[in-house]
Amino acid sequence: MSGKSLLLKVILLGDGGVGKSSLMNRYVTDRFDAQSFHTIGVEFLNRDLEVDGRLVTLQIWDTAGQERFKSLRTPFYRGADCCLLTFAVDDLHSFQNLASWKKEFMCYSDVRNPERFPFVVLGNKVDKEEGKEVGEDEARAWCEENGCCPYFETSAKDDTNVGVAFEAAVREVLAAEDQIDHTLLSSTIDLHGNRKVPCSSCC
Ligand SMILES: Nc1nc2c(ncn2[C@@H]2O[C@H](COP(=O)(O)OP(=O)(O)OP(=O)(O)O)[C@@H](O)[C@H]2O)c(=O)[nH]1
Repeated sequence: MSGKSLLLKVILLGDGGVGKSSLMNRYVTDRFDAQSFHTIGVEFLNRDLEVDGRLVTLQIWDTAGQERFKSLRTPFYRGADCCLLTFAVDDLHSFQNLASWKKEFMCYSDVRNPERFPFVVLGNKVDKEEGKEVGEDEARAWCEENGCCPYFETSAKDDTNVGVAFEAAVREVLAAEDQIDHTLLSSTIDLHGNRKVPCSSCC
């Protein structure tokens, strides 16, 4: 096992209220707050873990899902090693919006190889069995069609699959490791940085 920790940046995207902050807080602090507030801009937390003998510092960036905060969140997409597209299984609209979240990420990130960039999809609030609007098969089919695998049904409330999903994200990054320079995270973020690929049509 290598003694040096690998710094990986993963970013949670998805509609407001689907549970992005709750997933991050569950994973890092093992707490769940039924009365959480909307995120404004972005927040991040770190957690150290070991995956397949590799020491990893996972830097989890939680973004504001509400449309009005778009300009505050998009500058932070750069340097992400993995994107966790999140919806709530009791909210069909949040599932239908996954494609536009993926598009927004690709538009504002600095991904060098779009075909190989790792996405993980989380269908959160699976504890709400009665109000479920998105089935597992339907979600998996979307993931297959859109090259966004693997898929996990999660519950930040019950701690279902939360650790498994973040560890899967790390594995996805490690699998694509030769494509990525993990030392890219800088201490400052250029809010006016030029995107590598001009994006006139989507954002
Ligand atoms: N039942 C249930 N409720 C959840 C779960 N995850 C989050 N919630 C609740 O859903 C609400 C919104 O959760 P947040 O984590 O703030 O959602 P968010 O995606 O970060 O929202 P924005 O910051 O607006 O983008 C809160 O009341 C949470 O307690 C879950 O797994 N199950």
